[in-house]
Amino acid sequence: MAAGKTKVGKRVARALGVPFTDTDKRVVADHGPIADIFAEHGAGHFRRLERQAVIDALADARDPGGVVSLGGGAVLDAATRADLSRCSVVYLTVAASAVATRIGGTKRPLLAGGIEDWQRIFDERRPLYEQLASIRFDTSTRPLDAIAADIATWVRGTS
Ligand SMILES: Nc1ncnc2c1ncn2[C@@H]1O[C@H](COP(=O)(O)OP(=O)(O)O)[C@@H](O)[C@H]1O
Ligand SMILES: O=C(O)C1=C[C@@H](OP(=O)(O)O)[C@@H](O)[C@H](O)C1
Ligand SMILES: [Mg+2]
Repeated sequence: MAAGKTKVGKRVARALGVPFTDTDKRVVADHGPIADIFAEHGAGHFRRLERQAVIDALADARDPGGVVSLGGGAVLDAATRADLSRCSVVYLTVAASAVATRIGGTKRPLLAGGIEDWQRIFDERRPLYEQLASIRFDTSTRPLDAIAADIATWVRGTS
């Protein structure tokens, strides 16, 4: 959460001239605000909706190619991890010191406790992120456009 997946992903897609999908935005478009889904139906229900959004987004992006930004917890789903093992996965990292300003006023239901929640959740998931990453870029200090340009250069080099 707050690593820049949504913002950077959109810019990478623009740089590459390919479609962009954010799985959270798909869930919201179909089912309403994420905070409401968590509050009314629970985390498990959100994860099921998120899984379907991932399936749809990856199918759309398969041919002729596209950029998909996932929610930070999408990797908790084993089937999603299996899907991602067949994709080019860019892992965006961010230092805790940079996160604090990014999550002020956040609507993310899992960050109600602020940076301490962020750190705990990141520590729990970190092995999954590292296992799935094809490459990693840090977003802590550089502008969004510069990070996106570096990722687009990497993508071009892989195809
Ligand atoms: N490299 C960056 N520099 C400054 N602010 C950033 C950077 N990357 C992300 N942000 C800010 O952090 C917040 C979270 O970004 P977002 O793309 O929603 O992250 P994610 O999708 O990983 O949760 C946004 O307000 C965004 O503008
Ligand atoms: O890490 C998580 O469990 C979540 C991350 C959020 O997406 P971002 O990582 O894009 O903030 C969003 O899917 C939801 O609030 C849950
Ligand atoms: Mg996002």
